[in-house]
Amino acid sequence: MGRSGTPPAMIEAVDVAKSFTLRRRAGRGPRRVRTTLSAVDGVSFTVGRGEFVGYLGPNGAGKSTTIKMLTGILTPSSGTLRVCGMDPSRERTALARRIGVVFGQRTTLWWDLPLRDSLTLIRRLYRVEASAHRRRLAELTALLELEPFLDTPVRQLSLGQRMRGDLAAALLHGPELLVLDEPTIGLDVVSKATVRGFLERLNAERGTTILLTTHDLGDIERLCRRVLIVDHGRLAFDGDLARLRQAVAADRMLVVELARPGPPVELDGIEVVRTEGPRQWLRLPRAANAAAVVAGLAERYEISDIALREADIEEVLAGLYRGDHAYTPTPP
Ligand SMILES: Nc1ncnc2c1ncn2[C@@H]1O[C@H](COP(=O)(O)OP(=O)(O)OP(=O)(O)O)[C@@H](O)[C@H]1O
Repeated sequence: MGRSGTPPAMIEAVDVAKSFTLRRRAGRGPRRVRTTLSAVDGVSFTVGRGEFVGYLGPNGAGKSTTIKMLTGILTPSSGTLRVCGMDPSRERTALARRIGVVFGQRTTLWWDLPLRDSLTLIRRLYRVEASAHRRRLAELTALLELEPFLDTPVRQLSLGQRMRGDLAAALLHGPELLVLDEPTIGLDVVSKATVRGFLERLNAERGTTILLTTHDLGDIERLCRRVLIVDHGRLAFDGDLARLRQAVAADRMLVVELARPGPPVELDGIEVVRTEGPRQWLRLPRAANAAAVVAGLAERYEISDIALREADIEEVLAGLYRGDHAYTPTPP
């Protein structure tokens, strides 16, 4: 507990930056010039105990670099970072006992060993007491349905099985914080559902704090109560999905079914983005009054059906990443 009686934050990032020095050949000669690439450019956020947070952003935004700093693999160029109250790069070993990390593109398991043996080695690495290990392994085996392939060498596992194995490996020592870098990448729909269901339960029943990077919209909608969006190394948004829709002032879509097919309808302030027989899709700016637009249409056209649709999260993020929307960055 902190002095005020509130539990300390699991993650506290204040103005964290990371830049890389690149050496490039200047012209044809042997001379090389040094340039600096700012991968993370002054990011501040706090994640409290028990939260489930999505860390999103377009390719190259700085997500993996942030995760590497949170887990102590990289040291920030400036700013301060505390994870479980520790400085990750200075106290990397002590921190490793408190957190679990899964990189979807890489495995921490031993390629040639059966999954069971990898998990036993991990127990020794983390010095988990034998009875606690047995209990957790049984629990994770049941929740992640590992039993059918516990004795299979890791190299023979499917991607979905390997990911479940990696999750078990990251959780065997009972970490308070789980950091995941694209945990559902490449998984089929059934495996994704298993992994998502598991993460949901881990967070809800165990209270494990989870920070997840993903490009998968299903992960975001199903799991993340709060999203942080980074763009060009800076935090562009911090809040829940409903607020994100509002913040980007995403346009709404009016789907109009005319009595018969015809040319695109015409009305001030709206744009027909698609037609399909008698059906037309109209982009409605958020500021527009939907009732007035519907009344205006009904006056001029014979309409048999009409539906108003909020932009889905895919459209919202695509617009945000492309820079279409004027959104207000959330102050730290
Ligand atoms: N070790 C490194 N040396 C030099 N540049 C790096 C290094 N690691 C990352 N970068 C650069 O830093 C920027 C941010 O990369 P990062 O991998 O953090 O992005 P990301 O948001 O995780 O992207 P993606 O969604 O594609 O995984 C990119 O321009 C990348 O090329």
